Amino acid sequence: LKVSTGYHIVHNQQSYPDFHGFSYLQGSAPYIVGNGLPPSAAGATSPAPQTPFGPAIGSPITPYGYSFPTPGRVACAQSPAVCEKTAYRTLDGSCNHLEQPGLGVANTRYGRLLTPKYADGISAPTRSVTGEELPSARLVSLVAFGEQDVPDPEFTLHNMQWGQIITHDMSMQAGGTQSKKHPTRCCTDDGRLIGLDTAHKTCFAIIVPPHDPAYSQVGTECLNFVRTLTDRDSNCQYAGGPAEQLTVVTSYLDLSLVYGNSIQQNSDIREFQGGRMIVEERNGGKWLPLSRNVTGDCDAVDSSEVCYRSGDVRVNQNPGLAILQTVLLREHNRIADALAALNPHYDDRTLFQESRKINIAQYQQISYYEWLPIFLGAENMLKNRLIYKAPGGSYVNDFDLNIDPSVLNEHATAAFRYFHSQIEGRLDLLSEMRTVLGSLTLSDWFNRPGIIEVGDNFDSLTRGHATQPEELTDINFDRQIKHFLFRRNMPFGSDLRSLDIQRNRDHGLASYNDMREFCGLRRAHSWEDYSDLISVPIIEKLKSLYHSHEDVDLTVGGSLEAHVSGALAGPTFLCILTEQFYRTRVGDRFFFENGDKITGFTPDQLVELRKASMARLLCDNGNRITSMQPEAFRTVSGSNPIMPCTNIAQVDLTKWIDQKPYATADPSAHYGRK
Ligand code: HEM
Ligand SMILES: [Ca+2]
Repeated sequence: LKVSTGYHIVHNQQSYPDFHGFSYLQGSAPYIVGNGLPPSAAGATSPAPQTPFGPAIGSPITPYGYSFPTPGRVACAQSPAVCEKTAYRTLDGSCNHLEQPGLGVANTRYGRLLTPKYADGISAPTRSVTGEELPSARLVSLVAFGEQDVPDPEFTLHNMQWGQIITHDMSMQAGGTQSKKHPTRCCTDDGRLIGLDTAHKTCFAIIVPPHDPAYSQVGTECLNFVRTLTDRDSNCQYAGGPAEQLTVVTSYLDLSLVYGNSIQQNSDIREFQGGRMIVEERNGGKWLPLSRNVTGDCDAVDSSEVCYRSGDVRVNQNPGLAILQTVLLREHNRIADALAALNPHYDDRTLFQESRKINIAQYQQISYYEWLPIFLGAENMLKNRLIYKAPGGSYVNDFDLNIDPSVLNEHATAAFRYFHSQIEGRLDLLSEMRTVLGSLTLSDWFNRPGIIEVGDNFDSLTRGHATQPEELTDINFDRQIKHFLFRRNMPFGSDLRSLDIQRNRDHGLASYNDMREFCGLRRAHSWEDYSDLISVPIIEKLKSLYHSHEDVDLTVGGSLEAHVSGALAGPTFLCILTEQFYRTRVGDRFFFENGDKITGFTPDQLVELRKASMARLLCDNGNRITSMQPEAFRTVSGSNPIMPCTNIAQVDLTKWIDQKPYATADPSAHYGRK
């Protein structure tokens, strides 16, 4: 592969080496004050829209010279050909982009920054530049990554857990089950490889090396791995060129995991009364409705076990996730009930859509202003125009038709998965006084969410996640996910780090070295050149694994870099994450800060929405949680003390008293199309 010189990379490496004040963009961010006008009229200083790193829609050439078909045109989704400008988001994400209605829609292709590196140029998993096989993903997981338990001094388990919520909102690789035993078997039940001639064509099993510290004890030689479906497997998506994987959910941060990704999915979880979503009363509380296929969706002992149905099939995967899904669902109904009291003349549809809109807005506020700065660094976000300082009641009108909001394959398959490092295998149960009542072992409760309904567990686990530190974001991945993932009563399970590495090769992601160069860092010409970001002992380990320094998988190299100060990732992953979250905001016409007259909020409402916090969300939606620290993603400290919930700022919903001219709008407008 050769880098095309025609590609313009915005960034330089001058500010890089000492890790201080690392910035990707020259110049300062234009602060856009709101008056409902487009950015040019609102005083934005940059003439041409430019993402932090990547090409905008319509840029014909990627760095490697392959021209991508316009995503909107190849989308299989049933997006209308012509969109109407309506007040609310559609459920499948269509018509967010009015000119390319298929952008960001469920069941379309991932975006990609760099041309794929398939072994055959089309779809075969990546191989070494020497033509040989890459080292076993399990071997790389064992040799390059650790499994030490190092608690993070600053951030709580909710910080990790919110990340999984964001992940599930943004993407889900097609064709897999992610947590349930996959119906396609690439290994025999006793862990032997099924021969290539008999295995299903989507198999890409992970070969366990001899003397594996865990698996050799039970004779497991093979970890199941099924390839992600691509546009080439789809009748309506393929437009030629190398394979691109498909993602099942809307790429927008639109709480699709709560509301579903289609009208059909949504109707199955909506009450159709009072604007509410379905909740079921059990064990003295209000819970997500039950799955209709308990033994299929969960690792349930029998069909009487609790197993949930929600907007996202992954809801049951682990207890912390099921808790936050429940919190976000209850928040919807809390808002709907309040709006119904404030506006008795509203019908179900208006209540539903208005509550959904507020729920999403609060969630975007928390995600961009409270959560993301922890990962990306507040300064980096400000410099790259991901957020603005003290916006008060003003709009941020920089929505840009040239920005593709699709989730990047490099983001979902490599960079964002680095935060699997934050997962903790022991989940503490805490009383209101924050004394430890007990704890759960993660691998006992994969796909068995019913545990959160037992006794006071919902509140105790919620407090636990708000108090207990997450694992340090580093090269260590907890034993519970490194040897025991989805183990279902077996002595061992799978290894999430191995899956991440194998998935990188399945998706043919560009190499670590290519991505460094794309991000404006120095391209390495020898192993030693990696020492600017990766420690020498780790480079030695990589040398023992890979044939060439050009072979290092993006997932691996990016996870081994020293972090940029103030952020939770090294420069290469930070570049991908920054690019992604810029696109996710600026490419979303419905982003809550947008001052559009039809889709936006009033300045008064915006002031309220900006008071939303994780702490308040947990206070409002527990069973009996009465105290919380104001910054729930951060551990309790002198400056972040536990306080009564009543002291934590609340979004005042009286600002929504019948201020909308569209309260009695045409009902068909609610799904955004006629
Ligand atoms: C207990 C917590 C978690 C578990 C058990 C878990 C497990 C998994 C599994 C099994 C997959 C699919 C692996 C594959 O077959 O390729 C996956 C994908 C992924 N995970 Fe996690 N995860 C957890 C938390 C997180 C967190 C905290 C983040 C980020 C902050 C994250 C980010 C991702 C991403 C981006 C993907 C790919 C999504 C896609 O399909 O596009 N996960 N995770
Ligand atoms: Ca979504």
